This record gives sequence, structure tokens and C-alpha cells, in this order.
Amino acid sequence: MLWLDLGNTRLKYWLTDDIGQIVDHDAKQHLQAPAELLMGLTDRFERYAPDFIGISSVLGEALNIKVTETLSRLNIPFEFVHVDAAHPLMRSDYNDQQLGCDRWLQMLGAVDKKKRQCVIGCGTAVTIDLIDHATHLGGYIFPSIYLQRESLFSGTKQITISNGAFDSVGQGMTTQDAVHRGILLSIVGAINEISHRHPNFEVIMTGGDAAIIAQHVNRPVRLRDDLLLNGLARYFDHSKQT
Ligand SMILES: Nc1ncnc2c1ncn2[C@@H]1O[C@H](COP(=O)(O)OP(=O)(O)OP(=O)(O)O)[C@@H](O)[C@H]1O
Ligand SMILES: CC(C)(CO)[C@@H](O)C(=O)NCCC(=O)O
Ligand SMILES: [K+]
Repeated sequence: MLWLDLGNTRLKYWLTDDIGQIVDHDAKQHLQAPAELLMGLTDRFERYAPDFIGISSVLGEALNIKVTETLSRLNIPFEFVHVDAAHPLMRSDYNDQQLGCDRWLQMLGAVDKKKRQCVIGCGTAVTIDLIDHATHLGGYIFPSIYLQRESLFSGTKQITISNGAFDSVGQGMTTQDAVHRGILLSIVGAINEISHRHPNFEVIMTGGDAAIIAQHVNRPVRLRDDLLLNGLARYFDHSKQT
């Protein structure tokens, strides 16, 4: 199988064998040209001769059409995930026309009907979602630490910070520190507040920035890097059976 995650910043792919083991995986910036990037990867994909391609995309109709055109040339069946708010593994009252499928798949990959869970995705946006015994209760969306820094940079004259490390939530004494620490605190503080309001929820974090953020969260955090892939496998396994 070939699994694709078309995110706002990066395209990720996983090639898995018959027993679900990952045989190849990569993540690449697509610079809003995912179809062109996929074209360059087709040789690699064809070498493994996957029998199916499952796709998560949050890129919108126009780019999805281009991706469809590119994938059609491979002569391998493929399918885009559609959010199903009444999925047997997890129901949701969130507006299913709006819920991002990466966000939904991360939850589907994590959901456990015996638990209360808080699933946090740390990509281009940070998403925080609450799930109570396999019912999605809704959530929050924040700009990532990098998007927040870019917005300060572009919206002010005196803040010219465009790089540096996000490594502390203590107050800063320089612009550099105040910016990085303020931004990191906005996300860490929100997570701490949400987990304070929902004390019995297991906190699960995934995505490129999860480790940076998790360090400062004052609750035990389970870091997982397989949630979206697991969600894709669960989604297509179920759709094959029905
Ligand atoms: N402006 C930036 N400068 C440096 N690194 C960035 C910037 N924007 C994003 N990143 C990196 O991108 C990664 C984002 O995490 P992740 O891989 O989960 O999401 P993504 O692939 O970028 O987002 P999406 O899935 O929405 O495309 C992080 O590792 C972060 O360090
Ligand atoms: C929130 C992001 C950007 C996270 O990648 C994506 O899931 C998305 O575009 N969602 C649509 C908005 C929503 O989930 O309500
Ligand atoms: K947008």
C-alpha cells in the first residue's frame, strides 16, 4: 500500500508491505505544488508496485484535482479520505463539511473507546481535540509557533525576528526571547489550561513540533508519530469491509 498525507507544508508518504510494516517513508516540502512533487516520486512508488493508494489531503479542491491527474497515470487504484462523522470507531458532532481530514484521521488513529483522550496535532496549525469514549467533543485550532512568528514579523516594524529557538516559556528580556517564549507559552499555556479543565483525559501529541511543545506541558504526554498513518489504515480497512 501507498499512503499519502498532503498537508499545508509537507507531503508525507509511507509504503507498507502486506503485513503493514513500513518499507519506505519520507516527508518533503511541496511549496504548493504537490502534484509536481508526486510526479518526481512516481519511479520510487512504482518500484514497490503498491496495489492501493490511500490519501489524506487538506489542500482543497483545485490541488486535489491536480494530484488526481498525476496519480491516474500510475494505474493503481486510489482514494481520498472523506470525513465520516458517524464512523463506527468515533462519532463527532463537529461540522463534518469543515473538519480537516488530517485532524480527523489523527483522532481515528488514536481513538480508544475505553478512554478519554486529548489529541494534539503539531503541524502547520496546532489542533487540540477532545474525545470522550470515542465521541469527539470538538476542539481548537492555533497557528503553529512558526506561523505565529511570521505574523509578528510581517505585522510589526520593530520585530525583525525570523529565526531562533523555541526553548523556554520564562519571561524574556530581549525581543528575541520575548517573541519565542511568548509564542511557545501561547500553545503550552493553552494545553495546560485545557488539560486542567479535562483532568481525566490522556494527552497524546503528534506532528513535527510535538517534542518541542511537550517538554513544557505540565502533564504526562504520550508522543506518537504514527497516528495519521494508523488512522488511514483503520479508515481503509473499514471501507474495504463495507
Ligand atoms: N517557518 C518554519 N521554519 C522552520 N521550520 C518550520 C517552519 N514551518 C514549519 N516548520 C517545521 O515543519 C514541521 C511541522 O510539523 P509537521 O511535519 O507535523 O507538519 P507539516 O508537515 O509542516 O505540516 P502539515 O502536515 O500541515 O503540512 C515542524 O517540524 C517544524 O519544525
Ligand atoms: C487545521 C488544519 C490546517 C491542520 O492541518 C487542517 O486540519 C484544516 O485545514 N482543517 C480545516 C478546518 C477544521 O478542521 O475545522
Ligand atoms: K486558508
